[in-house]
Amino acid sequence: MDSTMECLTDWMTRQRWYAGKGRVPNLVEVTREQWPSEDPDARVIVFIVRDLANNPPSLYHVPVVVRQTVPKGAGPALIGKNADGEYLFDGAHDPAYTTALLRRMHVHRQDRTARVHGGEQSNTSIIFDRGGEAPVVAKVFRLVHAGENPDVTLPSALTSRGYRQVPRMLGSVTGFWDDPHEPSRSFSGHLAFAQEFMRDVVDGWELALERAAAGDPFVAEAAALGQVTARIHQGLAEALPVRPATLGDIVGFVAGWHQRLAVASSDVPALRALRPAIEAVYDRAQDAPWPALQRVHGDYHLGQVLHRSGGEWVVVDFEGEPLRPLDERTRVDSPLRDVAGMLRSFDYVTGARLNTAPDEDARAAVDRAWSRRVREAFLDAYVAESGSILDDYRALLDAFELDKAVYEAMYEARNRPAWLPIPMDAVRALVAQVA
Ligand SMILES: Nc1ncnc2c1ncn2[C@@H]1O[C@H](COP(=O)(O)OP(=O)(O)O)[C@@H](O)[C@H]1O
Ligand SMILES: O=P(O)(O)O[C@H]1O[C@H](CO)[C@@H](O[C@H]2O[C@H](CO)[C@@H](O)[C@H](O)[C@H]2O)[C@H](O)[C@H]1O
Repeated sequence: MDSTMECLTDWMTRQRWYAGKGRVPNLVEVTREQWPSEDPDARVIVFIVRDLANNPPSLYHVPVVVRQTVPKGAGPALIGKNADGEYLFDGAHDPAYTTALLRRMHVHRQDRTARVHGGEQSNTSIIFDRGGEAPVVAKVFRLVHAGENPDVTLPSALTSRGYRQVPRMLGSVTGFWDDPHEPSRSFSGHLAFAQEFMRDVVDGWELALERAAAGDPFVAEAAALGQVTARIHQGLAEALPVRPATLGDIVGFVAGWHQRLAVASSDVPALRALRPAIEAVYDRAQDAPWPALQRVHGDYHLGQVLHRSGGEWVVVDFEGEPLRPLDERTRVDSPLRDVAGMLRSFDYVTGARLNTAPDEDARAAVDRAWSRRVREAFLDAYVAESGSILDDYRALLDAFELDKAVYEAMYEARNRPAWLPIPMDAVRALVAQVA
């Protein structure tokens, strides 16, 4: 293995965005591109590497800055030293790369200060700030897929039509590579994008938890969110393909729910006994009316919506559920998937409060009807704005909610077992309500 890949191997295992947790990467270089650098002491090299430790192998995007010396204060960004004695730095933390990145996207504000977004993230976001000017955020994708990344195409489509319910898109970078297994084809995919960084925002999950704890009904915010959700769906339907759901589509969706349930039931024993009742809800939805299919957000929950100090909501992170294959996430889908996702998120607020209550008195004090009222406000506003008759699609919405709760049970069992009761209670309530 060449010395650059050796350096990256050790360093990648320690990165939050490395998806092969617990495994040692087995890296091969797929492509490298040298970008113009304004710093004469630095070379900016953008690598795409394949991790053979994953099955199927995954592609990672790794921008690196190469220097002869270690600049003062740059130690924490050091990846390692190559066989030529040169130092490799994590591009996201090096001004030579961050400047080149903005230039590449034609965002000519190179004299801004750049800092890496501190939150838990599966990609790397870099925030560019300067005095009173509107800040910019560049999101550097880490896992790379051939084809469009919906996190670029969907907000770009909305921005180009003047929709202000997403941060304004400013530009993107595409990478190109070959695959030795398919020598007759070449591939391309999004590597990064830049958009307006929203200041003075709080994410919907934090806000809802805080408001619920304070006894605030949150119905005005939920109604505003229902309206924004309908506008986003409207915008995506205007800009991108829409078509009626065919019998083949419907059978495909239902098969997908059954498949996800089968996987979840092997992870979560408590789901097994409920499986026949859940399947009955899915089968009922197969014969129910279906609204037209269109592009949707795909992973819609309170953590994906930002509340501005003026009261408006903006929607971020259109990548869809990262565990689903990209080709599924770039197809037309049902807007009810997003509606159901947000309904589950309202239920999570009450669930999280009950789950973290220190004793029985605190549990008894939780207002269990909070989520129901918020849910109604959201749905009423969604219907009013979209004109969609959700009552006609009740059976389908139940099935999408149930599918999301089943997914959540699997997600919680794997990641936060103490939270498993939240989706499990929802699964029981949903099957009981339908029975
Ligand atoms: N344009 C933006 N303005 C302000 N904050 C943002 C913006 N985009 C994302 N964020 C914040 O950064 C967090 C992580 O972004 P996200 O797109 O969800 O990254 P990832 O897909 O890597 O997890 C979001 O939850 C949100 O709080
Ligand atoms: O934000 P991600 O795309 O990584 O989504 C994953 O993690 C979410 C948790 O952060 C998880 O969401 C679940 O918990 C949320 C509260 O923490 C709640 O608001 C969501 O409704 C609930 O689904 C999401 O399912 C998972 O894919």
